This record gives sequence, C-alpha cells and structure tokens, in this order.
Amino acid sequence: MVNQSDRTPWYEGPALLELLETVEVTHDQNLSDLRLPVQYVNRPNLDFRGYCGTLAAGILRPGQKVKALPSGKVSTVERIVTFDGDLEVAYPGQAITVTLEDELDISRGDWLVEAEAEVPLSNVFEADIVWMHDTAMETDRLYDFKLATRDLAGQITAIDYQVDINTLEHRKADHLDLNAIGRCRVELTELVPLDDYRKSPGTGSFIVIDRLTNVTVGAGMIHQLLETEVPYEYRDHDSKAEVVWNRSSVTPAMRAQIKGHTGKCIWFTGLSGSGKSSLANALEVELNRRGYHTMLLDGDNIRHGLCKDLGMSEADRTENIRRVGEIAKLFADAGIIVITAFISPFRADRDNARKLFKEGDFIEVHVDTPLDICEQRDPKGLYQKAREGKIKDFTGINSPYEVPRNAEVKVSTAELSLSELVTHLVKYI
Ligand SMILES: Nc1ncnc2c1ncn2[C@@H]1O[C@H](COP(=O)(O)OS(=O)(=O)O)[C@@H](OP(=O)(O)O)[C@H]1O
Ligand SMILES: Nc1ncnc2c1ncn2[C@@H]1O[C@H](COP(=O)(O)OP(=O)(O)O)[C@@H](O)[C@H]1O
Repeated sequence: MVNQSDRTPWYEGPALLELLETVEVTHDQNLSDLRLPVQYVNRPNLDFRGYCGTLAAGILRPGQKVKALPSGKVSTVERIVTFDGDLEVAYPGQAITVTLEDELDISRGDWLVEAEAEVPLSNVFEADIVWMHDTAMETDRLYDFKLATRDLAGQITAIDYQVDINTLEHRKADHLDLNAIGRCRVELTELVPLDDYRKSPGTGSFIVIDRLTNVTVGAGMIHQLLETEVPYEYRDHDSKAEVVWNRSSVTPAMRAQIKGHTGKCIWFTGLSGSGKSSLANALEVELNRRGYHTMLLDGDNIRHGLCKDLGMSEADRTENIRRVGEIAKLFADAGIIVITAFISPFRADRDNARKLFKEGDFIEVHVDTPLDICEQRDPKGLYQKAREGKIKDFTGINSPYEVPRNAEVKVSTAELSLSELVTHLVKYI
C-alpha cells in the first residue's frame, strides 16, 4: 500500500498510495465534445430565459454556436451566467446558466452541443449495468432510466452476459441479482441523444429506477449504441396538411405494461374463400380465451363503414389496405393484438403495412388455399357471379393476387383443420 515490497519483485510500479496521489486525472475530462444537459429552464420574467445545468463535457464561451438536441435547432450563446457573475469561459463540472440569442424551445433533459456536432439519436444501446437491489433485474420489465437530466421509460431487453467479479469471466445469465454486473441491451421508449461512457461519462451513464417504488435499482455505463429502426413519428410524412407529431406521455410500452403483453398485428392474406375470416375468428376466440386483449378487423366489415367509399379497383384496394394498416398500428400501439383478414392482394401494400411496425410485431399469415378449392367452396356465391361476368375485377379470376414471398407463416386449409391451424398459429405467436 505505502511502500514497494520486496515480496513482489515482479511489480515495478509505484506503491498504491503514491499511484493514487500522482495519477493523471485530467484526461478523464472530455474538453472537446461540448455537452450541456439542461436541468432546468429559468424564466423569472419575460426578459430572461436561461438554461441551467452542469457542463458535462467540452468548453463553452459566449459567442459560440450551439445546437439543441433532439430538435437540432441552432443558436449562439449570449451569456454564461453564474451566481458570482458572468463567465468568459466554462469548463466541465461547472454549474452554469446559459442564455441564447434566439428563443428556442428547449426543455429539461435536452442537450446543448456544438452546432456542427453529429450526435446520433438512438433508443437502443448496450451498457454495463451494476444491479443494486435485492429484487433481481428482470428483462422485458419497464423501468425508468435517468440519463443525464432526462427521465424516460425503457426496458432491459437482454443480458448478453454477466461478469464474474472474482475471475472476470463472462457467463450466461437471465437475470442479475444484487451487486451483479452484466453487459445488457437497453431499449428506451424515445429516441434521444446518447453518448458512449468512454467519450463523455456525464452523458454516457445512467441510473435505473423502479417505476412503482421510485427506488434506484441499478446504474450503468453506455458501451455502444445499436442500430435502431427509425420510429414511426420520426419518419418522413407526406401529409397534405401542415402538421407536426404530438408526442403522448403514455407510450406504447407503458400501455403494454398494464395489458401484460405488447401489441402486435397478425395479418391474414389470401384469396376470397381461402379461410381468412374463419381462421382469424377462431384465432381471436382462442387468444381471448387465454386472456389476451384482441381486436379483429375483417375486410367485409370494414368495407361497411370506414372504407365504404372504396370499390375493388387496384387504387381502391391499395387505399383500403393503407387505412387498415394505419388502424392496425393504432390498435397495436394501444397494446392490443390486432388480427386482420383482408385479401390484400398486392405485395407492395402488405409491405407498406409491415413498415409501420417494429420488426417482429407484424406477422404475415398466408392462407394458401388453391383457387380451385376456394371456387368449390364459394361460401358467398361470388366466384359463380364472377364467372358469369356479374362481378368485374374479382381476385383470382380477373384481378391479380400476388403470392407472399416471405410471410412468417403459411397455412394450408386444404390439408389441416381449423383447430389444428389455430393451435399452430397460437404456438407461433
Ligand atoms: N371483386 C372482388 N374481388 C374480391 N373480393 C370481392 C370483390 N367484390 C366483393 N368482394 C368481397 O369483398 C371482400 C374483400 O374485401 P377486402 O377488403 O378484403 O379486399 S382487398 O384486400 O381490398 O382486396 C371479399 O371477402 P372475402 O371473401 O372474405 O375475402 C368478398 O366478399
Ligand atoms: N381448414 C379450414 N380453414 C378455414 N376455412 C375452412 C377450412 N376448411 C374449410 N373451410 C371453409 O372455407 C370457407 C372459408 O371462408 P372464409 O373464412 O369466409 O374465407 P375468406 O375470409 O378468406 O373469404 C368457410 O366456409 C370455411 O368453413
């Protein structure tokens, strides 16, 4: 501890105390990447709007161009205000209030960074988490995460491995007990700016909070950001009206937490008479029996109301499926397992519906019944009418059906009974 020992001749470095007293710590501070997480917006009167926070990284001066995240809006620092007067320069660790030349809409949790900085927005990352509570960490449970000054909900979706703190070996784990450390995957419910801990400890670390007790149950360091699908609200929209996305405070994950399962879309597609409605109905009965929250959208029924203005032309079918996709997405966001039964004959339309959902939440089921069997069944007498020329654009007769290329499930109603198919589908879901 205090002196070098001749019992450790293989160790040539300084004694522990000497090392602690002389170790260079300034390189732990990141002076190049400006990070000011806003803790509080100070508006004592209409003439003053200051953004208060502790500078987590970088150096800040009046006159410097800065960008607010996640909005990306740019302005220039006017003053750096402190209790002891204005500063000409601020360094990491200093608590400051910044005023900007422009009125930007910045709130608690947002960051100020350099105007030119490319800071990725993400909601999925890998982190080293130390668990600090008697109740073990559970994957797929909703926790609150406090990252810098921002609080938001999220889940620990997987534990890549747990670290044995004696041997540093990695081992498989499905939960973390008190004091355990693990490399975990975290998925937040919002897209936010994130940093690698090694780049900026102040903005690359977080704590995990139990949402019911408000107790801090874990702490973590971000190791790397992972590829994330751009959430729905951040994608390009082609609305004809001048609209922006309004975020609701209750997120799909919060709704799912109460329902006990996440929302999904089971999308049946197939020829008329293939068995979509029968299967979708039987599946809903079984899911309902098992206590799942479901909703069935059926082609014939939706065409009585929401889509009663649409016919069977290609353009009308595309619009029909677009509307159904959007509704299915709303139901899924509400935490409901939505089952749709539409011919949905065009691949591009089905793929557009799929794009509204997270990977794994859209399950396409091709009800693969051959045309001749559908025609023999002809439950509504529509094939006969189509053959007699009384219905034009009838799918399979004089309007195309594009067979799915990569449906998650293909069912053959000619070979298996309804109940066998339902068992198969429930297992898959
Ligand atoms: N021309 C033509 N082609 C196909 N089907 C027709 C047609 N005219 C009416 N019907 C009846 O409408 C039901 C199909 O509606 P969908 O909304 O599922 O069609 S689509 O997905 O927009 O193509 C379909 O229901 P299902 O038999 O349950 O598939 C038919 O009952
Ligand atoms: N294994 C099966 N799965 C689903 N339907 C079947 C099966 N075997 C026979 N059928 C019959 O096929 C017809 C399918 O009609 P329907 O469910 O309305 O199809 P769609 O909604 O695709 O038009 C029903 O009369 C149903 O009883």
